[in-house]
Amino acid sequence: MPSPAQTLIKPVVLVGMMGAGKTAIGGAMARALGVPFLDSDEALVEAANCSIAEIFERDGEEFFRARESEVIARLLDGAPAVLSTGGGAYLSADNRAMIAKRATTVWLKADLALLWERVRHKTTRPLLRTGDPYATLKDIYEARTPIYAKADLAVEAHASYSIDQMAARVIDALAGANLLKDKAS
Ligand SMILES: Nc1ncnc2c1ncn2[C@@H]1O[C@H](COP(=O)(O)OP(=O)(O)O)[C@@H](O)[C@H]1O
Ligand SMILES: O=C(O)C1=C[C@@H](OP(=O)(O)O)[C@@H](O)[C@H](O)C1
Ligand SMILES: [Mg+2]
Repeated sequence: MPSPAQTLIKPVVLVGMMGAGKTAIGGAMARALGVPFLDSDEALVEAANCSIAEIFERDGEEFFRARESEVIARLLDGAPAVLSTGGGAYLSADNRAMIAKRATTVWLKADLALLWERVRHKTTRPLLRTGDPYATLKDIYEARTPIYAKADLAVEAHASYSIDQMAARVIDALAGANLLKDKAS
């Protein structure tokens, strides 16, 4: 995608369901804006030297959530960047308060059918390792939707939008909310 003449005035945190595209779109946004791309899952995997699924299996979800909060706090400490969170990070009121102090939050809002299409063939998401992963995804989707709605901005994802088109839509939403500045300044 073309690089806009503008960049971030403060960090942007992408939130939303697994499969919404936080990791993929966050990377494309960061490239376009000329800022670092950070991903809390990737940082956790690097620190633990094992996969998210292995952390869940070995240490449990509670341990994962505690490390996830620490990592997000650390990653928000630097210069403005795009930070993609794991889908469960925004559920914690403490995390929401910490993020709200430092960043703008954008909810990547995808419908259940699109999410299912994206995650159904992947085995990397431990929460979906159940007897009926579609029913689990639906339950999580319904429980979390009102919480994601607390984000500052929401951008709808559709199957027809490419990763770069979605990145451009999020950047447009940030520009519309006066959250960008000229790259030169
Ligand atoms: N238009 C699109 N927007 C976002 N992700 C897409 C798109 N098309 C395909 N994908 C793929 O969907 C999958 C889910 O995206 P991912 O970035 O891992 O989501 P999340 O981090 O929100 O769980 C990835 O494999 C990504 O490459
Ligand atoms: O929704 C969740 O609770 C989770 C989402 C995953 O990240 P993505 O949303 O990037 O898939 C990962 O953090 C972990 O499997 C838990
Ligand atoms: Mg991700």
